[in-house]
Amino acid sequence: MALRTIFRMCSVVTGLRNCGVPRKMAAEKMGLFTTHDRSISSLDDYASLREHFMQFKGGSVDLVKDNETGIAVITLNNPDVKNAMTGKMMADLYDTVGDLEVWNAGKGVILRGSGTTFCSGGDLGTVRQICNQANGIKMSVFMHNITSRLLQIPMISVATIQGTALGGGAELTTACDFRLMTQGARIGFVQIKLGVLTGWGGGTRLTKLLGKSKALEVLASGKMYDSKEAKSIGLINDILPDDSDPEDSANEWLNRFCCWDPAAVSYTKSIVSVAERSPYEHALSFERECFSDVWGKPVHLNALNRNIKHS
Ligand SMILES: CCC(=O)SCCNC(=O)CCNC(=O)[C@H](O)C(C)(C)COP(=O)(O)OP(=O)(O)OC[C@H]1O[C@@H](n2cnc3c(N)ncnc32)[C@H](O)[C@@H]1OP(=O)(O)O
Repeated sequence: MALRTIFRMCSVVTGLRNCGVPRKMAAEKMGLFTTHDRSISSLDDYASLREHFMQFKGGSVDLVKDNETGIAVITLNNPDVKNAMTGKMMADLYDTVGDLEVWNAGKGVILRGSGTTFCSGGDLGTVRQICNQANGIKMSVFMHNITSRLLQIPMISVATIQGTALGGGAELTTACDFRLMTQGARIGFVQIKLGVLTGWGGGTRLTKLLGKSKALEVLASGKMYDSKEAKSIGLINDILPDDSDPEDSANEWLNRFCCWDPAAVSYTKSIVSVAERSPYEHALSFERECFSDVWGKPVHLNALNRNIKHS
């Protein structure tokens, strides 16, 4: 079995979901668990969490995969409440990430909201029903698993932000490699204004993205950023015209990266992903493994025979 397939099955990144290895042990080795997470004690607990959150109904997370382009679109779909995330949508997103992890043709992922907005965070209906510490921990553990796996998936991902990305919605954008924002859109990590914190891992990812000082400013102010300000602090990568179709723009954005051989694309993402969170020697060893799996293979030999000039 090709190394790449094994990586995908083991979720390169998480080693948590589809491997036969004890997932908790793997997760601890990777430093994914905090003290609180220790309440999660067996391999089946994510499945139990999925069942638990399924009961908080409303909305859906829809996945469309294009086997020809290798680009998938995830849509957060709860338009009556600005695509707020119900428990059921969290469970759907868990399933969606699992589906993508074993999609061999996959090269790119677009995360978007239905209609003209991105996501207004946690659905307040769900939030009211789980508003105690035990349930908060459950949600956090579940969403940490989902967002970490989404970020580390061996495909290049982009969130397209229209309308508003608020609270948990802003956190979800940090589970993608890139963020695009329409000119009139706004993004805000407003949790502090509600007396809560980033429960879906957005604080940690934002700090990796922006560095300590800027991340602290964004999180501790609870400020809403327009597209220009968001670009100036490095929170987003590009601004799209308001009249553009964000999905088309995201496809165009991804096509620059997803036009290459699927193995090269997914290994490139995995190399960067592992390098970001591993000691240097470990990352080099991983990079070597990936390299050895493509070197001298038909795609490489064909390219050599074409005598390509890089102008
Ligand atoms: C996990 C931690 C977190 O996510 S903390 C953040 C939680 N989210 C919030 O507090 C969102 C509060 N909502 C807002 O600020 C505004 O509704 C935003 C999203 C800016 C949209 O404003 P605007 O375009 O004027 O629409 P609107 O207020 O009329 O909203 C339409 C209907 O949607 C609802 N809605 C909105 N957000 C949520 C949400 N997170 N959960 C549940 N419902 C939500 C609004 O209440 C409104 O409903 P209705 O039409 O009044 O029945």
